[in-house]
Formats: sequence, structure tokens, C-alpha cells
Amino acid sequence: MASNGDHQTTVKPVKPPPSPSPLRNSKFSKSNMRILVTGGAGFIGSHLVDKLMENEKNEVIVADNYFTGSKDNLRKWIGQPRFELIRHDVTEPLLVEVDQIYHLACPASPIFYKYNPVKTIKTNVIGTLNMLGLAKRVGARILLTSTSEVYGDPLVHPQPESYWGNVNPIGVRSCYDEGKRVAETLMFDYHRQHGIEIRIARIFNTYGPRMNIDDGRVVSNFIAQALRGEPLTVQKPGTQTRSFCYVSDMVDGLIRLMEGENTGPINIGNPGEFTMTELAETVKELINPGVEINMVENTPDDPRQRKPDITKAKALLGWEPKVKLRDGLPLMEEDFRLRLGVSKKK
Ligand SMILES: NC(=O)c1ccc[n+]([C@@H]2O[C@H](COP(=O)([O-])OP(=O)(O)OC[C@H]3O[C@@H](n4cnc5c(N)ncnc54)[C@H](O)[C@@H]3O)[C@@H](O)[C@H]2O)c1
Ligand SMILES: O=c1ccn([C@@H]2O[C@H](COP(=O)(O)OP(=O)(O)O[C@H]3OC[C@@H](O)[C@H](O)[C@H]3O)[C@@H](O)[C@H]2O)c(=O)[nH]1
Repeated sequence: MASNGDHQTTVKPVKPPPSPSPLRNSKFSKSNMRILVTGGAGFIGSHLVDKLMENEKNEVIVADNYFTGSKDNLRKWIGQPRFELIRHDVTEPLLVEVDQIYHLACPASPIFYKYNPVKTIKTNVIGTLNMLGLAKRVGARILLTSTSEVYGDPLVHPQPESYWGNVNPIGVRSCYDEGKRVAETLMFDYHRQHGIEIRIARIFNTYGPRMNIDDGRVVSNFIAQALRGEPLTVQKPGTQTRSFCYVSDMVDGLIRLMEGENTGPINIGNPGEFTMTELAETVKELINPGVEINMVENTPDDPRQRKPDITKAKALLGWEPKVKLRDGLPLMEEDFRLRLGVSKKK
């Protein structure tokens, strides 16, 4: 199947974006950039906050309802004057004076986004509407973390941004993948209608330290299982593929996208592609050669293949991932060992 056109980045806004509040440029303004991160207590969000906080001119505000995130992920910043943490659900309006919004709030693991699907779709639709309303009101630039799941079970491989996808609109994953598709639509409608500065990242499977141990996603499951000496659960048929991006590469890509001139959507992911059986074998070899691999039942609508075409990210952001799966897995293993209290045998 051919790609379905690529008009997104050429769209001209109807009018220029609203100016930021004059206070932001006043001599009383102590920080150069005030940044809101929704979902900042989660896995990717907390690593993003770490990177943003490294710049001493940034002030960072996190809004999170702690559904899948935790204050613990941000403990090193709590009490720091440039950092604020707000318990807030993005399905409710929020008013804060900010220059940039990284909008990540949304459960990402299929187990968690399917747990309360109506809430997931509200988070994607009403949550994104609320954050766009805020961006419009204060003249902020907003970045949405969309997903490779907008391509559904893709019939084009690898997936370029111009591919419109193959998504089941009434399936058990739809609250998430259709939710993110509507969120992308809202971003472009606010851009065209109100001149809001938007950025859309289509994130492919990302892994690294701080993932919830019982998050349910494949890399965290396999590492936790290997460390506990439990069989690795490969969901059938095991030939389905994913491409795994280490979290530091992801954060670098997101910041480049926010700071750059392109609206996106832009795929951010690592093109190294593995079957789930290959992933299990790699985890077994690196972490616990004695562990068994078991085949178990899969869930409906599981995409059969996934690999990003990152031509656009390379050309427009000068970005490509640096960390290979075999180098990233041991970094995550170290974090999981500490949290599970399993030390490495000498
Ligand atoms: N990790 C991946 O592989 C991946 C892939 C594609 C897209 N994404 C997207 O990146 C973002 C972050 O993913 P992650 O892996 O860090 O997931 P995560 O579940 O660790 O983090 C999501 C955060 O959002 C918060 N949240 C959820 N619903 C909320 C609501 N209604 N109001 C306020 N906060 C809410 C959670 O408490 C959590 O802290 C998500 O938008 C996800 O869709 C992630
Ligand atoms: O224990 C497990 C868990 C999962 N799997 C398989 O591993 C593959 C990946 O599953 P995951 O649950 O990690 O993640 P998925 O690729 O289905 O969704 C993911 O990708 C897009 C993001 O937007 C989502 O947030 C993210 O969770 C699937 O084929 C699944 O069947 C296993 O084989 N064993």
C-alpha cells in the first residue's frame, strides 16, 4: 500500500501565534523559560524533566495525576526552587503562565490504558483540548507525544510519517490509538485555526530505567522475569516485531523537536527491529541464561510489525538514536536490580 500524502509540515497557520504574556519578557522574570511537563512523573516524562532541569535558566512545572507515575521519579527535584509539582488531572482545565508545554500525560502501557478505556480517551481528547486551550491563552508552544500506534497494524513497513495507518476504530486498543489520532487532529486544528505553535512526536517503543516494574510492557516484563528467575512470557506468535529506543535518545529527540522549526509529525524511535522471541533470547543471554522462555496467549489487535522510518528526524532535527539495544538493556537491568533488591552474582 502506498503512503497517503504528506501535507502536514507545509501547512501555513491562518494567523501568527498569540504573543506570550509581557511579564515573560520583563526584567522581573527570573527564568528564561518556564516549561510545563504533563505526565512528568512518568517514565519518559521524569527523564525529560531531568534534562530540562540541567539548564539552570529553565523553570519546570510538572502536572500529573500519578495514575502510572510516581513522585519518587522526581524526588531529586522536589524542594528545588526552579521546580514545581502539581497533582492535576489534565481532563480538568489548568491555568499556569508557561512558554512551552510538553504534553505527555496518558498511560502508555497497554495493560494500563485498557484498564479504564473511557478515562484513556478522555485523557487524550479532553486532556489535549485543555492543554491546547492553555497554549492558546498564554501563547505557549506545545508538543504532543503521539505514538507509533497511530499506524495501527501497519501495512507499510517501515512506517513513514506520510502513512495514514491501519487502525481498528472499535477495538480494545482504540481508546489509545484513536485517542492519539484525535489528539493529533486537535493539534493541527488549533494550529490552523488559532495559529498555535505545535510539535508532534510519534514515539516508538521506548525503554530504560524507571519503567514501572509491573508495567506490563515487554522490556520491563522480560527484565523483571529474568531477575526473578521466572519464565519469560513471549506472547504468540513471537514473530511480531518492535523497534526499541533507549530513553536518553528519546528525550534528546523530543527536545530537538520542541526547539526546532518543524511541526511534525516526526517519528522518534530506533529503527533496530527485533521479534519478541529475539528480544527474549537477548534478555536471557545478557541477564539470566538459566531462565526458560514460555509462549503465552496474546491480546487482540496486537500490531504484527513496527519499525520507524526516521529519514525526517535525521534531516529536520539532525537526530538519530545512539544507544543499541544490547547496550541499553544492561543499564535498565542495573536499575531493576536495585529496585528489586537482586544483586549480580560475581
Ligand atoms: N514509552 C513508550 O514506549 C511510548 C511510546 C509511544 C508513545 N508514548 C507516549 O509518551 C508519553 C509518556 O509515556 P511513558 O512511557 O512515560 O508512560 P507512563 O505511563 O510512565 O507516564 C504517563 C504519565 O502520565 C500521567 N497521567 C496519566 N493520565 C493522566 C491524566 N489524566 N492527568 C495527568 N496525568 C496523567 C501518569 O500518572 C504518568 O506519570 C505518553 O503520552 C505515551 O502515550 C510512550
Ligand atoms: O510479557 C510480554 C508483554 C508483551 N509482549 C509482546 O511484546 C510486544 C510489545 O508489547 P508492549 O506491551 O511492550 O507494547 P506495544 O508495542 O504493544 O505498545 C507500545 O507501543 C506504542 C506505545 O504508544 C505504547 O505506549 C506502548 O506500550 C507485543 O507484541 C506483545 O504481544 C510479550 O511478548 N510478552
